Amino acid sequence: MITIKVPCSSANIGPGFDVIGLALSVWLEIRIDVAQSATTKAPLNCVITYEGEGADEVSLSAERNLITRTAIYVLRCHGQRQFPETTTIHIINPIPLGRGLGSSGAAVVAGVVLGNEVGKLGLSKARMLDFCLMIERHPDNVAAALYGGFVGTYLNDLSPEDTERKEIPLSEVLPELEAGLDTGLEPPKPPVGIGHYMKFAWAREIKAIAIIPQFEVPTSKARSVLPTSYSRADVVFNLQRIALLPTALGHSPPDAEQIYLAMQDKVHQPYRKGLIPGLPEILQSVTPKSHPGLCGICLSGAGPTILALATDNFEEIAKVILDMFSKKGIECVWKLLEPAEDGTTVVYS
Ligand SMILES: Nc1ncnc2c1ncn2[C@@H]1O[C@H](COP(=O)(O)OP(=O)(O)O)[C@@H](O)[C@H]1O
Ligand SMILES: N[C@@H](CCOP(=O)(O)O)C(=O)O
Repeated sequence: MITIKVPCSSANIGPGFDVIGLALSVWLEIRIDVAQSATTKAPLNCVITYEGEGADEVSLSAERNLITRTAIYVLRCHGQRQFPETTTIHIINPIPLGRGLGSSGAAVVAGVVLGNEVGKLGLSKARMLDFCLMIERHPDNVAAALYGGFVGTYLNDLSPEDTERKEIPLSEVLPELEAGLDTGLEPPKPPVGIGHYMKFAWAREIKAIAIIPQFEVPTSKARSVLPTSYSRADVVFNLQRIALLPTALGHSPPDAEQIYLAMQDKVHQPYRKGLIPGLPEILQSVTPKSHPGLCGICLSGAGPTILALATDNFEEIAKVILDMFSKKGIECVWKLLEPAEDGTTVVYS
């Protein structure tokens, strides 16, 4: 059996929209067995079972499930049309869907690593990142999930021809999968070196409180409310803070006031407030002064989860935010998480 574990992630951390990612200690796990089966042939030779978050909404069809679809994309780029016969995949997913904790990023990373494993492709992590970026277009979640820890990411300036290749959405990368067909065509391969990452230090005292509202905000919707251009003042505001953020969060002992300031943002959070009742009040009223132990607070990814970074008083801080959401009629759960330094792991047993 092969077991692949991929951590969830919190993207942006305030000013680092589409740049910064933090892998956290909740893991998507997939268990894979490949064995000749006497039963009827499964589509794409793959049988999926699933437990955990999203069990009532995630497709168990290999042509539609994001994990297996991504794996098929990787396999077809290497001349393999389907999974080896018969591949059974059991998915255990504790990452809530559509909450800003990188469930889709983790699923995409799991799919790329799955394709690499069952196809015995021997891809490097850097090449796997290229495949991930063909599917999830912002690098912050997938780089954190693949490499682990607290990362800064960027996309390369590509040639016009490669830019065009990169911009093909997954539905067009594998159109035949939607219809359950196999045209025999090779999908477009990713350009080499689309994206890169760099790992930052993380002060060991800082933990992440995730307050997770019980409703979903699809990332695509949260991206559609963002403007296409920004004022110079807002861009400079974020640049000034993002220049400080990695150093502030890596410094031990942490300076809460500095971190709080370095986590302010004018590029995505203000525009997403319409999707998340109570967001501006929560971000403004929970500060290191009002709540000792707090270092900084932001929307996790595209939301609606709130990420509070703190060194102490975790329960009290969580409770204040739960109460503020509750006043808006929103129920939440909260988790105390730590950076997942190892990123994606593969174990053979
Ligand atoms: N474990 C999984 N298996 C299959 N599909 C998944 C899984 N996790 C997430 N997805 C897909 O990703 C979607 C959520 O993605 P997105 O809106 O980007 O939210 P998130 O912030 O959780 O990444 C789900 O609706 C589902 O289609
Ligand atoms: N930078 C992206 C991150 C989306 O993260 P997710 O966990 O909400 O999918 C964005 O802010 O749109």
